[in-house]
Amino acid sequence: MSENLRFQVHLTGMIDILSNHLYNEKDVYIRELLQNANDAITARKRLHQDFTPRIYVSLTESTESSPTIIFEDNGVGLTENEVHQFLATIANSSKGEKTFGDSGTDFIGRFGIGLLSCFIVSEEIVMVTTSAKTFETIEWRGKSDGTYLIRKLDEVQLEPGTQVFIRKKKADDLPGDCFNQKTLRQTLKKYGSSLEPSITLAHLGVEEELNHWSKQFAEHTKLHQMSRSEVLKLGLDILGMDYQDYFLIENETGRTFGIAYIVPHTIHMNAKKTNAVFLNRMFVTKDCQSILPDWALFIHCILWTDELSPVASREDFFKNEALELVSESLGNAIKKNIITLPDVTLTKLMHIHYLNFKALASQDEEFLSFIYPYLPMRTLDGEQSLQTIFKNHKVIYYTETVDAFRQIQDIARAKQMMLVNGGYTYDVFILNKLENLLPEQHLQFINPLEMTATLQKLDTDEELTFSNILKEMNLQMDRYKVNIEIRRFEPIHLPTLFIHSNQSQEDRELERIAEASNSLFNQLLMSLQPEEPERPILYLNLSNHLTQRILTSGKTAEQLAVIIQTLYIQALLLGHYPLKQNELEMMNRNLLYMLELI
Ligand SMILES: Nc1ncnc2c1ncn2[C@@H]1O[C@H](COP(=O)(O)OP(=O)(O)OP(=O)(O)O)[C@@H](O)[C@H]1O
Repeated sequence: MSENLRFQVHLTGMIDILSNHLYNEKDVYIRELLQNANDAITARKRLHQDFTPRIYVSLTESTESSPTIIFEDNGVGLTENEVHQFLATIANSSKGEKTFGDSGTDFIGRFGIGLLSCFIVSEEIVMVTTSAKTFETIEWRGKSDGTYLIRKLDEVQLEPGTQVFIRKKKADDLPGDCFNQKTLRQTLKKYGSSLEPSITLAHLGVEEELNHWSKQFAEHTKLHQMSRSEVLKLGLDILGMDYQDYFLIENETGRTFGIAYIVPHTIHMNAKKTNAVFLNRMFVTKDCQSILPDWALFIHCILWTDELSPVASREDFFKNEALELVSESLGNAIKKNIITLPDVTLTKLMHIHYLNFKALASQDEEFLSFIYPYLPMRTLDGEQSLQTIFKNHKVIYYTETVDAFRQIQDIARAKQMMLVNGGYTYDVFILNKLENLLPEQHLQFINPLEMTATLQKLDTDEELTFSNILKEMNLQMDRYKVNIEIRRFEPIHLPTLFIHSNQSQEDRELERIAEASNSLFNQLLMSLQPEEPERPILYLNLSNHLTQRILTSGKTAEQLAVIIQTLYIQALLLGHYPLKQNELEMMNRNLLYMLELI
C-alpha cells in the first residue's frame, strides 16, 4: 500500500546553502530586507493608496543585549493568511512571475527565499506587520531551527507597513557583520542608492537620509538634467574612480540606460571590467562582465535596467540572448558617442586608449572608417596619426612585422618613402582594411624581398670584376646558410643590408630552439625544417666606401672570411636576431684573430 508523504525542508541545511554557497556577498541580508521593503511599497502603490513611501532603518546597541537592526517600511504589509502563505512557506513569493524581462514587473523579489538570508546573522527574525488591506497587525517570529510563532496584536493599531527585527548572532567573527553604524550605512548606500523610497538610517538619535541625492540618477529624465560635476561625483561614489569624461548611453529599447565613464588611464586588455548595474533600481553588481562588449574596456559604466534576468544570488545576470542584445546595443551607443566627442577629447582619449580603439577598429569597419584619422602609427619619422601621414604623403608603404620594418627602414628612408611599421598590435589588420577602404590613399603593403628588387644591379663589367671574390665569400658563408650578393643602394653609408623572409626567420628560430633542446626533441624539431631552407641574403653595398675597400683591397681568402663573417654578425646584431651557437663561436674566433693582429 502506498502513502502520499510530504517533503520536509531542513532549514538549517537551507541556511548553510544560502550563506556558504549561494551568495558571494555576505551582507546580502541587508539587500534582501531593502528589497522586501521596496517591493511592499510597490505593492501598496498598486492599491492606489495615498502615502509617502519610506524605509527607516535603525541600529540599536546596548550593553545588555546584542545589537539589533530594525527595518521598517510603510508598504503593503501582510495579513495573517499571507504570513502563513509567504513567510512560513519557503520559496513561495507574493510577487508573481519568477522571470524578469518582458513581464515588465517592477518587483525585485521573486523566489521567496531572500528573507532566509537573515538567518546568516541572526538566530531569529521577528516581523511585525500591518496589512494595508485589513489593518490587522501580526507578529511573526521565525527561528533558524525551522519553527515559528505567530500572534495577532489586537491591542495595537499601526499604520500599514512592516518592521523586521534582526539581532546579531553570538559569533566571534560574523561574516557580513553590518551591526555597526559605519558598515550598515555603507551597505545601505551600496544597495539602496537608487531605490525610490527615502531610506533613513537612525543611530544614537541621529537620522540621516541616505539616497535623497543618488536616487535621482535612476530616472531617465532626471539623469539627463544632472550637472557634470554631479555625474562625476556619482562615478566616484559608486565606482570609486575620479573620472574626467563621460557620456550618457541607452540601448534601443530604452529600458537599459546610464552613464559611460571614460577610464582616465591605460587599461590592460585582460583587465576585469568595472560596470555597476542596478536592476529595478536595486544594486546588483559592480563588476558585470557581460553587459558591455569586450572591446569597451576603456568604459566603466553605471547602468539601470529592468529587462535583464538576475541569477538566483542576484549578484549577476544570466548570460542569455537578452543580455547579448543589450550588450550589443550599448556597444553601438558607445561607438556613436565616441564619434560625436569633441576633437580635443578624442585626441586625449586616443592618447590613453589607442590599443582599445585599435582593437575595436580592427573588428569593426564602420568604426574604423570614422576613427582611423586619429589612430597613431609608428613610422620612419616616429609616431604619427594616420591623419598626418595621409596629409603629407601620396603613397604610404607598410610592413607586416617589426622585423620587416627594421630590415628595410634605412633604404626606405634614403628613398624618402613613407614607411609605416605594421608590426605592432592590430596595426597590420587596420592598415590592410584601410588599403581597401581608402583606395585613394595609396596604401601599399611591402615586404623586404620586394624592396630588394629596387636595389641597383652591377653592370656586366663590375659583375665580372667581383665574380671570384663573391664566389669565395659565398663559399665561406655556406655553412651559415646565408647568401652574399653585391648591389648598389642608398644610403651610401650603409655597408650591408640583411634581408630575409618570414620563412627563413622561422627556420632560423627553429634551429636555435633545437640547439638548446635535448637530442630527441632536437631531432624532432629539425625534422620540421624543409630540406633546403630558404636563405637570407646579405647584400654588400658597392656604393659604400668600406665595402668598396673590402672588395678591392686584394685580401687573402682567410682575411676575406673574417671580414664577411664579421659583417654578417654585425647585420644580425643590428637586426636584433639572437645568434646561433655556430655564429657565436665564429664571432669569438674572429675577435681572437683580430686581437692577435693588434
Ligand atoms: N517588508 C515586507 N512587507 C511585506 N511583505 C513582506 C516583507 N518582507 C517579506 N514579505 C513577504 O514575504 C515573502 C517572502 O520574502 P522573501 O524575501 O523570502 O522572498 P521574495 O522577496 O518574495 O523573493 P526573493 O527570494 O526573490 O527575494 C515575500 O514574497 C512577501 O510576500
